[in-house]
Amino acid sequence: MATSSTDATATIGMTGLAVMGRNLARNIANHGHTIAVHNRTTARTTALVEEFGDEPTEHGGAFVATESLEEFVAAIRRPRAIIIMVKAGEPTDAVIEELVPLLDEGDIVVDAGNAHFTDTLRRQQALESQGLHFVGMGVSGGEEGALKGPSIMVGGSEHAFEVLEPVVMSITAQVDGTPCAAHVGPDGAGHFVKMVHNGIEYADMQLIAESYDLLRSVAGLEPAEIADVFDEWNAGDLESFLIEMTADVLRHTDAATGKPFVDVVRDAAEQKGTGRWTVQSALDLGVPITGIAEATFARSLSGHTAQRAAAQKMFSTTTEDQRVEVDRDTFVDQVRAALYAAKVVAYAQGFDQIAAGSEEHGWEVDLGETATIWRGGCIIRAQFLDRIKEAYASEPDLTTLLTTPYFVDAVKDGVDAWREVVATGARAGVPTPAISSSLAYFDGLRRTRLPAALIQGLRDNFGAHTYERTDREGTFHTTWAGDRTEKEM
Ligand SMILES: NC(=O)C1=CN([C@@H]2O[C@H](COP(=O)(O)OP(=O)(O)OC[C@H]3O[C@@H](n4cnc5c(N)ncnc54)[C@H](OP(=O)(O)O)[C@@H]3O)[C@@H](O)[C@H]2O)C=CC1
Ligand SMILES: O=C(CO)[C@H](O)[C@H](O)COP(=O)(O)O
Repeated sequence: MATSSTDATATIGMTGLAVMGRNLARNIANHGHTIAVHNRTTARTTALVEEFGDEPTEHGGAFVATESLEEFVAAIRRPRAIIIMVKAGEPTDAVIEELVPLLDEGDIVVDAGNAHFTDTLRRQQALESQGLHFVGMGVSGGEEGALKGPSIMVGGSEHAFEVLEPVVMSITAQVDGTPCAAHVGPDGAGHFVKMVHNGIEYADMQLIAESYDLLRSVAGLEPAEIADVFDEWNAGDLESFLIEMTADVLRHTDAATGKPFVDVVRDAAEQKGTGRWTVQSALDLGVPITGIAEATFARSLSGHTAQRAAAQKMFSTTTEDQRVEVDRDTFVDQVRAALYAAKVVAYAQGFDQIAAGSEEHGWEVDLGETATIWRGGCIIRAQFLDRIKEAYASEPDLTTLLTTPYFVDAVKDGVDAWREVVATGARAGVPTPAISSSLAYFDGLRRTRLPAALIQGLRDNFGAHTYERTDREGTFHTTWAGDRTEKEM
């Protein structure tokens, strides 16, 4: 077995060996590194080494299995680099609290879980004051990505990144010879970028789910037929991990009932928090990420069982109610165009949020590099990210992705279909919150005049909140309750 005694032989350590930690540890060991492994419940450590202990030896790596945190820390060469891969939130704080007294000045603690970036800022300050380095490292790719090559978003000091770089670059995914990992910025930058990645993941999945619902409910396609449609889409501009996986899930049959798998799963989507955090942060930053927000609220709505049951009783619909006379092939193509255009909007909004967060915190996140490292390894990996990478390469200070030539053409080509799909969904009573809110966002951006002028008038009327004029500088108030003269404030 590729284990050794607990002298300081390991170049790195991993505590937290559940789904992600165990595969990330295997990935590290399989790339020739000796890694000390630890888990609160020792059974996970034992299982990892029993099952995969021989795997790293082929590559020159090894696991050093440890039971206690003391033993774990002692097994790692100084200055130590320790990755924590446990449940986000209080469990991460609990591990840090136990770990820190065992460490020495200059050691590097890496939180690779899905931490909230404000927790990362807090932890970084606390550990720095104790002479330790703290790195918030976003990792995406799920169970398989962790093993075969995830996308990695590192936030921390230059020094900490330099120490971690050989391991990080050896285990990450590669696209066209370019690693899907980068030092995205200091302190909370890595977890912020990972949070927005997950927000986009929510939007991507909601857009896919709405497209499936339209094809099934409006056009009457069966899940296996929709799987074929997604396979076709995956051969074009929409090529991505999630589109490919959608075909796989839709084609799957439940062994117990013989029904399509998608028909036996309870229709309430869960969430661990990263989508909600993305929306909360966007509200604080004032960035309209409508696609991500609608996707997050759609998950909440799906779980509101009591309200859904009450509404179903009062306003019931039948399968027939939702059928609209459409030409099947035309509709499939319209839904594809709507999905693509709405996806462009969701990504444009996500990148806007990263730009705003980076500005707010002084992180200097490189948006082109962000697109580059999301091209492989992560859940939102997609051919389309090449276009985003190119857009930022030709114009690093781009105001919005929507105005780059490639996306302008895509949106112009698809906009009629997009409107038709939203209108058809509305007529049929099939909800399309993400597809339709993206269209509203697009229309909102391109309008010369928005009704926001009326809102300003109302605010000034009821609360003397003042307004600006289109024809001259200054701040004004109309004496609505008096003689209606206008005063310059
Ligand atoms: N699953 C995924 O696809 C992805 C997950 N992530 C993030 O990676 C991290 C790990 O995720 P995942 O592998 O799914 O595992 P979980 O989020 O389910 O966490 C389980 C791990 O946390 C440990 N743990 C929980 N509470 C404590 C505690 N108080 N003290 C010490 N250890 C504790 C568990 O130890 P024990 O065995 O003793 O219970 C176990 O090792 C999370 O932050 C998650 O958000 C990131 C990307 C993708
Ligand atoms: O981080 C991830 C991938 O990058 C996880 O898959 C993500 O946390 C899943 O989130 P949720 O449970 O909220 O759908």
